[in-house]
Amino acid sequence: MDDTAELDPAVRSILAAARERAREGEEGAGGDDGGGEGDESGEPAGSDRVAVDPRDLRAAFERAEADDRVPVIAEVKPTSPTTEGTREDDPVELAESMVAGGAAALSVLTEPEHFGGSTETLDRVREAVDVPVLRKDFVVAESQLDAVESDVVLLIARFVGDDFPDLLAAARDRGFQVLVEVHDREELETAVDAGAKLIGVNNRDLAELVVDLGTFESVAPAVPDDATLIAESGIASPADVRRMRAAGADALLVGSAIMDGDVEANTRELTRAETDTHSTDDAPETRI
Ligand SMILES: O=P(O)(O)OC[C@@H](O)[C@@H](O)c1c[nH]c2ccccc12
Repeated sequence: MDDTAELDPAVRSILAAARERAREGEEGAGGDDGGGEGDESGEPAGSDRVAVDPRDLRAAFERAEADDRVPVIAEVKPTSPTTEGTREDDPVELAESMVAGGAAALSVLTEPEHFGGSTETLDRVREAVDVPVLRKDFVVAESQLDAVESDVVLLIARFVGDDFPDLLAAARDRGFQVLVEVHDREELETAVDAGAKLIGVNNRDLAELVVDLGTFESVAPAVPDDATLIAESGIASPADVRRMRAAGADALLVGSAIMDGDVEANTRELTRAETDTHSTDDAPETRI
């Protein structure tokens, strides 16, 4: 059915956990309300469909551009399989610092077991800021879409496979904007054929968890002009920002380099990469 055997063991474990949560969500929706036991993800068993009135992501990018800021989606990521330790700060404070540093939008991990995220955190962050918020999770089944409201949801082409058109429609029916993540030209073609308009190219290979900014550069030329294109992962310095922009990125998704150190200063340095001639490319705060 899929090729999970080729994935890094951490990613395989993440996917198995996502499928398990999806199954719990479906059982809950099946009538017999189990009371939500084992529900640490915060996904409400038997919940109704969500109906989102989303904050416009493209408009947020345009506002940033008009203000001479590089459009950056800053990611609240307490930990990850490739990060040492967990950042324990209040995610709402981190989110507010990112916005103060000029982030056009935010991304919040809701995956609980491997990224330290939760749907509750996303709710609190979205309440506290007025920029669009992306829900970052491993959505593989429709029931997961009803776990929490967000302005944008992520669908990872590699993991949704043949279910992609149905999941895209299910997400849009609920009002979500959908960011479709791809890693190569084949996945890009599938995404575009299914009508994806917000496309993220992940520089991190989920099979080996290694980052190569050349991934974006090789996939970007094949992205249709009318799509909004986001470079994801591994962007660590103002030079990396300029490199991704030169390759066609409308916006950037940055986690680790912003989470490591002074969140507001890190965000400001990256959002000003095209205007601030003094920005150094080896500031310790922006190194992964
Ligand atoms: O921390 P980084 O290298 O800046 O990466 C951020 C983001 O792109 C990364 O967290 C990510 C990209 N796609 C994902 C899918 C699921 C979980 C996480 C991700």
